[in-house]
Amino acid sequence: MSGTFLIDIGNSALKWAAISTPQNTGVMVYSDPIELAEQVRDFYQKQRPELIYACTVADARVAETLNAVCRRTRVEWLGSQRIFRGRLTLENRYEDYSKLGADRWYAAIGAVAKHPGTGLLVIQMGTALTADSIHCLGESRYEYLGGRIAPGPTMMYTMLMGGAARLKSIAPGTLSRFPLNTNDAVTTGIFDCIEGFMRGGLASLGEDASVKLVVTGGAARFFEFEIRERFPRAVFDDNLVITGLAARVASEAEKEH
Ligand SMILES: Nc1ncnc2c1ncn2[C@@H]1O[C@H](COP(=O)(O)OP(=O)(O)O)[C@@H](O)[C@H]1O
Ligand SMILES: CC(C)(COP(=O)(O)O)[C@@H](O)C(=O)NCCC(=O)O
Repeated sequence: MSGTFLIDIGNSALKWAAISTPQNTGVMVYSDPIELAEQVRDFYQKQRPELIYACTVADARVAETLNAVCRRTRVEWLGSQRIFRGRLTLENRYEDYSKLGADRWYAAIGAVAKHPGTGLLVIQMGTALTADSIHCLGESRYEYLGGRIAPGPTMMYTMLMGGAARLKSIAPGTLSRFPLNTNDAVTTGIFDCIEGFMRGGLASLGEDASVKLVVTGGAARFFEFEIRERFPRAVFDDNLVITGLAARVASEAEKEH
């Protein structure tokens, strides 16, 4: 499978890895498809991909950019599934399974593959903030129960800066019990939102102490210290979506044999 790559396109960044080394991810941060096209061209020239398995939740133009730059490469777009059957089984309870963001679905598969045998709350801190609940039914059988979506931390900052006249230029501040300046007030407020959001996800799983809290996404490391302090059981994991995509590809290959 040399020449085969996995790609996860989010709203702020494209993450990629060779299928043989899914733990080594490359990242292309972008703000528009043109900026991304240059980075994808560079990836294409250096890696010469023959086959790409990709998932996307970004604007359709971003996928078109990848297809256009890699037009000599077969690109297979993978969406969410009603059920994943591989070394483990994960049933999707979303009302319409196809509407569940593919990054959430593959992160769920990746999280279960890496942290088997227990219930999970998967927190993704990217452009958006998501918390997805997974129940362990036993014997490698899991159920994706549903999840929450809120603005991600960067979006929270930019929304405040865009919408409040006196908050036009906020810099990151420090968390404080009684913030005494605007930067600290905003940083503390945003972290409170993240903490409450995470607690909401944990509460939905009945405060079960055996539930593992898995945190991922580009903004996760920025809040790692505070999250570890408030949630000592939190595990940080960098490439859940890519791991989930690798599991999907492996499951399809096993079906063919
Ligand atoms: N140091 C940081 N502090 C806060 N946010 C950050 C930091 N580094 C990256 N981010 C944010 O992480 C997000 C990108 O993470 P990622 O998980 O790749 O998102 P997506 O999957 O939505 O593309 C962006 O919103 C970016 O602003
Ligand atoms: C929730 C999301 C915006 C997260 O995107 P991201 O922050 O990873 O760029 C994305 O998964 C999405 O567009 N989902 C579709 C709607 C849904 O999952 O119900």
